[in-house]
Amino acid sequence: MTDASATASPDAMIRLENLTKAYPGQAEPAIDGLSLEIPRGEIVVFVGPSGCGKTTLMKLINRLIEPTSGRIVIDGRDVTEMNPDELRRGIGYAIQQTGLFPHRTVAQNIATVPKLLGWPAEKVSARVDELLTMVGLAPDTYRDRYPKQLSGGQQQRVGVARALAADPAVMLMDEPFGAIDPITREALQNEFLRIQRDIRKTIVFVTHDIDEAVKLGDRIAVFGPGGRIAQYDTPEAVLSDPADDYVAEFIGAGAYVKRLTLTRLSRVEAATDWPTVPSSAGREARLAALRSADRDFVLVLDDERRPAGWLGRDLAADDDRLTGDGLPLLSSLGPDDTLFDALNAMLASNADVVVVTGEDGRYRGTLGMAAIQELIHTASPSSGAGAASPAAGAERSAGRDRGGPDSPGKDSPGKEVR
Ligand SMILES: Nc1ncnc2c1ncn2[C@@H]1O[C@H](COP(=O)(O)OP(=O)(O)OP(=O)(O)O)[C@@H](O)[C@H]1O
Repeated sequence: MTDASATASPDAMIRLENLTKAYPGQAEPAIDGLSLEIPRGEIVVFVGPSGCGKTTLMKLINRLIEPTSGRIVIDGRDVTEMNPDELRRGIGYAIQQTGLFPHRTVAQNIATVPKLLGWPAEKVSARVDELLTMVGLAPDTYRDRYPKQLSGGQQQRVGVARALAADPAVMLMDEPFGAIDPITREALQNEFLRIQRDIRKTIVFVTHDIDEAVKLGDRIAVFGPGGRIAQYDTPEAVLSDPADDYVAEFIGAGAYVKRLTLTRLSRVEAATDWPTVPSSAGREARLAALRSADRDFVLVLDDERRPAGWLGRDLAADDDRLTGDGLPLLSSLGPDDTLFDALNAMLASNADVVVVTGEDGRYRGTLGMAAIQELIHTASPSSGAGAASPAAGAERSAGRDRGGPDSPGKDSPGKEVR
C-alpha cells in the first residue's frame, strides 16, 4: 500500500495521512494509522467485508465525523481547517439508500446543492436537465416526479445526478448500486464509466463486491479487518498478484475470468477482414459476396455501416431470405463491453466470433475466440493488461479466427445473444 508520508505525490487529490478513528466505547479503532493517496481524476474503490471501516473512512473524508488523529488533505488543503459545510458542498456524496428527500421532486432533489450555493434559477434548471439527460432520464418525464414514483435504479440515477449537481471535484460513492438487481446494476455501472470518461472526477467508491471493484476501479484498496489496507493497486495487479492469502481469498476463485472483465473492447483491436456486404446490395451482389467469401457467413451492414445481420451460404437458395437482412444479429458488442462480455456472447450463441462496434454503433470489426484466449495469456500487469498488448494480441490472433479448417465454430457466427 501507499505510504502517503513517504511518497506524497503532487497529483494526489486526496491524501490520508496516518489516519486513526476510534469510536468511543470501542475496544479497537475502526481505522488505525491509515495512509493513502487518491490520484486526481481516478476512481479508487474501497472493497472489503462488512465492518472493516470503509464507510467510516468516507465519513472522515467529508467530515461527517472527525478523526481521532491524523490528517486528510484534499487538493492541498487540510480538511480540518475548512468549514465543514463549504467542504461538503465541494464533495458529491451518493449512498446506497440514495438519501433522496421523499417530499421533493426529482428536480428539487438534484438542485439541492446548487441552490445552497445561490445559483440563479435558470442556471439551476438547466443543470438539472443536463444531469437528468446525462444519467439517462428524460427531463420532461422525470423532472417533476417524486422519488417514490421511480424504480430503485432510477432513484440511484437521481442520487448520482444530485451528487454531481454542483460539479464537485471529488465524489464519494458508498455502495451507490448496492440494492439493485444485477442487470440494472450492470447498466448503471456502464453508464457511470461512460460519464466518468467525460467528467474525470476524483471518485472514491465503496463496495463489498470484488467484481464491481475490478470493473470500476482505476485502483482498488482491499480492506481487511480493523481498517487495514491489505493491498492498494491496479485491478490487474490485485488479480494477478495478490499481496497475501487474505487478498487471494477475498478475490476468490476465477481470477483469470475476472481478468477478462478488465479489458474493454475499446482497447482491443478488432479484426477487419470479415467479408461484409451493404444491406442495399441486391440479390446478385449478395450472391457474389457469398461466393467470394472465405467464410460461410457474410456480415450485412446497413447504410450507416451498422451491423444488420449475417448472411449464410445456406440462404443462397432462398431468394426471400437472401435479400433480407440475413439472420438476426443480436451479439454485437460496443466499446464499453469487455472481453468477458465477448466470451459470454460467444458461449451463449455457440459461435466463435462476435461483431464489435464503435460508440456510434458502426461496425468496427470482429473478435474471435482464439483472440480472446491469446489476449488473456499475453496480458499481464507488467505488459499492461488491457492496453497495448491486447491490441497486439488481437492482431496476431485475428488470422486464427478466420474460419480455417481447424476452426471449430466456423459455420456458426452466432445467431443471437442479446
Ligand atoms: N457510530 C459508531 N459508533 C461505534 N462504532 C461504530 C460506529 N460506526 C461504525 N462503528 C464500528 O466501526 C467499524 C467499521 O464500521 P464501518 O461502517 O466503517 O464499516 P464498513 O466497512 O463500511 O461496513 P459495511 O460494509 O457493513 O458498511 C465497525 O466495527 C463498526 O461497528
